[in-house]
Amino acid sequence: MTSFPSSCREIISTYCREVRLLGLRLLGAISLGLGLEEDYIENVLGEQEQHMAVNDYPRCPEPDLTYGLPKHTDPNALTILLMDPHVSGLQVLKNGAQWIAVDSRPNALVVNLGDQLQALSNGAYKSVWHRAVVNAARERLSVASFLCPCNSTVIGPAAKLVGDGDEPVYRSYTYDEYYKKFWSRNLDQDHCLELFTGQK
Ligand SMILES: O=C(O)CCC(=O)C(=O)O
Ligand SMILES: [Fe+2]
Repeated sequence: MTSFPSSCREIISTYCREVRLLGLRLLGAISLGLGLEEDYIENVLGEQEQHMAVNDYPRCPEPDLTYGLPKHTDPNALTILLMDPHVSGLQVLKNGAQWIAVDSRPNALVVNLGDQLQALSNGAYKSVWHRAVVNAARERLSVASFLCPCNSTVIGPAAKLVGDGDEPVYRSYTYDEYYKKFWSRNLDQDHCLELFTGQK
């Protein structure tokens, strides 16, 4: 950031701060929606990290032969995507079978639930499979802000969401363990959380 012009630095830090506040509000609403205390998820995630990726997808002469980003879920808790207002490219998988284009809309953000919310909610919320396609005519940009648990945080299904006498769908693990496993595999392999079910 230090090499950016100061006006740009200011805009980016304001954006990061605001996106974080929005993310925390959303986590509060998701907690309440699950019947948990409003600050439940925020407390579990601990001192959250925030990462930003600026994705630049150049024009591609043969877009049918490749992806900008292959199919994946996000390993973190919540992702807030600022989309290119002029060029679409994000697709989400519906019912495991159909890719749906998410067209960009002015002044709209896209929010993706990541793997950690699927685990914390004991599978009630699903982390969405998504991918980015490219096109021959226009370059595309997207800015992804990832809210991540801190590395040492222990993640596991909220006890309140596991039925009496039931086993939790996922075992507990540290985010560090999950993150390392996630990046040791190909993005488009089976859902990484499958490796954390039951006592596996
Ligand atoms: O470019 C997009 O629309 C998607 C980006 C994305 O999925 C990611 O950075 O994880
Ligand atoms: Fe993603």
